[in-house]
Amino acid sequence: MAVMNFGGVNENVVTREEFPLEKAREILKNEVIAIIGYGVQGPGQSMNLRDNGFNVIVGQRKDSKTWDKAVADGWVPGQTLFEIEEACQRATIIQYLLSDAAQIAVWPLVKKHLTAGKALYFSHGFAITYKERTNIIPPADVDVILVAPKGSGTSLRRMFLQGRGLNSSYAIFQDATGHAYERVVSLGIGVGSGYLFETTFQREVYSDLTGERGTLMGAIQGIFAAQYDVLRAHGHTPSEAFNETIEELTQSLMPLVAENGMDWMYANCSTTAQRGALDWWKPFRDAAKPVFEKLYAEVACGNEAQRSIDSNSQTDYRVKLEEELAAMRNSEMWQAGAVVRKLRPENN
Ligand SMILES: NC(=O)C1=CN([C@@H]2O[C@H](COP(=O)(O)OP(=O)(O)OC[C@H]3O[C@@H](n4cnc5c(N)ncnc54)[C@H](O)[C@@H]3O)[C@@H](O)[C@H]2O)C=CC1
Ligand SMILES: CC(=O)[C@](C)(O)C(=O)O
Ligand SMILES: [Mg+2]
Ligand SMILES: [Mg+2]
Repeated sequence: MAVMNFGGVNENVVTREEFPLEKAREILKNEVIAIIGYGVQGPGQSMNLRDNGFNVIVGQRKDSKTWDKAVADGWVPGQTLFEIEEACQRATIIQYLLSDAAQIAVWPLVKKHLTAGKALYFSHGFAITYKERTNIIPPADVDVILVAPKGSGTSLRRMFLQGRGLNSSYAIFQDATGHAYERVVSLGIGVGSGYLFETTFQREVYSDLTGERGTLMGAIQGIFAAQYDVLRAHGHTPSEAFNETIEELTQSLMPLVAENGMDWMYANCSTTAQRGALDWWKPFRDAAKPVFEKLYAEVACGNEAQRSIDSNSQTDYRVKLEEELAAMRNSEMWQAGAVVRKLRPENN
């Protein structure tokens, strides 16, 4: 583990250089890793582990679309693909990658197979941090560890295939065997993390829920919609409003931010833009901050977790989510976006 200085604050990180894949393979050579659930993280993590040379099996409900997807991805029923219970029984490491709500329903079955010395792995601090609400309380004689890729399982797989790596955080909640650290870091490297930074289950879930409701997903859609609506209300056309709100951001400016930071993006824009943006980012911060404070409080008191458990435990939760996504897709802003995307020369 290396100590690195992040803008003046020292943190523990694990890199591939100091913890190479061969070392991870050696540490886990006698382990059977079962990926439970084949939704978004399941495919990414299981296929990366398999391609990296680990012993990995998948546990998934039969007669489901995702069982068929697992077969299509090369998992063989009876050899590397099993019903959830059989996979848990065969595993020494159980990677619990059902949706957070489904983890609650399936827990009694998983718990039955958590015998002494096994490891229980999560990609979210949710189940453990909100244990009063989830009732997920692991036995004392198993390791309880976390590797949380900081991005979609789809990106985890894509970046692996491109020879890149998505960063993950890691945490240890319970070290029953004395080997939790080497297990968690080996798994983190195995699933294709670029590097791993240290956290706790609680800090992971609080920051994750804040981030996805905030700048990563919720706030960004909100701020896009606000600017788009104002431009439209003042007579700008949909294509102009969409280009000036989103297309320029994703295609031109965000790649510059990703490459070298915000000041670099600013520096590559006009001095007119720089003057205005350097003035206006502060009122936007001040307007948004109370909303972020409220959001964090809702996360920390468990209200956000409860809301997600309640709605995603309904039998028709997928249909309802899809209805809301369709409403977003069918809004004028994103319909304009669909046309703008088609007009990208590379899409012709
Ligand atoms: N989606 C993502 O990319 C990310 C997810 N995570 C975390 O990883 C974990 C897995 O998340 P996702 O891959 O998004 O899950 P998901 O929502 O895609 O579901 C995973 C699997 O759960 C199965 N499932 C759902 N309800 C079930 C039930 N009642 N019984 C049995 N199986 C059931 C589905 O068939 C699916 O195969 C969660 O803890 C999530 O917070 C962390 C980082 C990113
Ligand atoms: C992709 C990711 O890390 C999220 C947004 O936190 C999630 O899917 O839960
Ligand atoms: Mg996340
Ligand atoms: Mg999340």
